[in-house]
Amino acid sequence: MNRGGSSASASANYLLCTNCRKVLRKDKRIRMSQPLTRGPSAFIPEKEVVQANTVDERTNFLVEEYSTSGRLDNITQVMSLHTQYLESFLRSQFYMLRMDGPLPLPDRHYIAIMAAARHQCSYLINMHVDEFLKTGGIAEWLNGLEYVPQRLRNLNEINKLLAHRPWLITKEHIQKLVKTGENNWSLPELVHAVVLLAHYHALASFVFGSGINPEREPGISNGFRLISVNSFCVCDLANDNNIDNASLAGNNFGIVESLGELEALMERMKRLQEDREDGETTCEEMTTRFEQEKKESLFVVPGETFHSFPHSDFEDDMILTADVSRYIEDPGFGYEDFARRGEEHLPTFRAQDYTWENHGFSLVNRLYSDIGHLLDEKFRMVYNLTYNTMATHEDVDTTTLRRALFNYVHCMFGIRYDDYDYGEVNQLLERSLKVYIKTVTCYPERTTKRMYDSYWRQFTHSEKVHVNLLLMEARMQAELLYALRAITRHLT
Ligand SMILES: CC(C)C[C@H](N)C(=O)O
Repeated sequence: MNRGGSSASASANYLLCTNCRKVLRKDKRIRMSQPLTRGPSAFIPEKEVVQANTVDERTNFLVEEYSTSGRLDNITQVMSLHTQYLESFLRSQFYMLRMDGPLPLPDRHYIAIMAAARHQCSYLINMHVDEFLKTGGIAEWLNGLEYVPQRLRNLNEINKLLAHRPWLITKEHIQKLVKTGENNWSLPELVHAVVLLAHYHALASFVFGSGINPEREPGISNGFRLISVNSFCVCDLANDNNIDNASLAGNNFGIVESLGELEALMERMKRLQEDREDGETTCEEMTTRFEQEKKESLFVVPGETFHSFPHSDFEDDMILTADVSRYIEDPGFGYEDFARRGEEHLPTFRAQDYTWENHGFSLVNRLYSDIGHLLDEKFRMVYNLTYNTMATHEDVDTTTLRRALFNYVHCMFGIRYDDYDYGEVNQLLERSLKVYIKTVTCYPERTTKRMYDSYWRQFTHSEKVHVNLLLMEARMQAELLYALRAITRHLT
């Protein structure tokens, strides 16, 4: 109670680390921490990314063709570890930002800023502040939501729900946006906005999940750039204090043991594949397994320490978001475990009733031509992407593992595939990996290097980036499914 007063007065001058909540800087102009590694990512040694880039002509070509900024930014560099995917990603991003479409160019960038602000992602905010100005946006809008037209401001609610609890989006939200007299949104405009919001929420997951460093060159933002709050504090270097140690305890072993782990994981994958061929599990059993996994995801807590801050007490988040919060309202609103909603128990989203392939895709495509194809291509690409490797092993069928990653994300959003056995998630994803997945997907701003390092110690960085691509796209698809279902309901 009393803490409120002192924290509030402190909030003007202090900024806390997203991870350990230590004070990072006292003055807005001074950055106290340096990124842990130079290069595009704080998690990946520079030479691993750079080596890949220099041999890759294709990446350079793609940047020339599809990059909006015209340069090889840090996201692109890290993603270029997976060139095939990078192409789908850049093409769809270029389409939603630059090609003919329902929304004016500067508005698209402003919407990207609003989306990134939900996760305090200063990297993306800075990037789109530059682009907003370059495409003729009105500088005054960068003072915050109060300075933008009401119509744009009205997106705040759907931005918030989409980012943190998309299952709450109803056709009433859609109705409100399309039927508010002079400030109304046409459906094509709304679909364009929703696609942008989902894309940038998901991209924020990628940025934090891969430890993307701030860009080196200054932009053109005329003082509207934010000091990077998503840089990494020294706490990440220490092996202590910051994360729920119990969550990671199962994985705190040496290299030798983790080698054994890799073999054990591969053994489990093989067994699951064989079982699938002969065993039939009953429908009830399958339902139970989903419910169980959904419930258990509740106890996968990214950094218990954060939860020791009472939920009603948001000063700490306020301090953190001081610069960023002008682009959003209700900064304290966050992910709430789907499974926790006990009594009111929201029905599970049965993926069969509203699939991307049969429903989402055609609706999107109808209202905002061609984006459906581009997104579809990207989802397929990431879902099927494989090199048939597991760390140093080759010729491995990794389908079960990749599917478990994708479906676990959907499970945390309450989406269930009734032909999928969620027992597989439990057998294949160890606890430290679940902590990482949940953090990156639901609270990306809390991701730490230690979380990134603590799972799959034998795997390459490129494989961990691959994991991030799966998480990002699964999240984007989950958001779209909920939003598009609400639009369909509004239409029928
Ligand atoms: C995420 C990784 C397990 C993917 C694996 N290296 C593959 O090529 O399929």
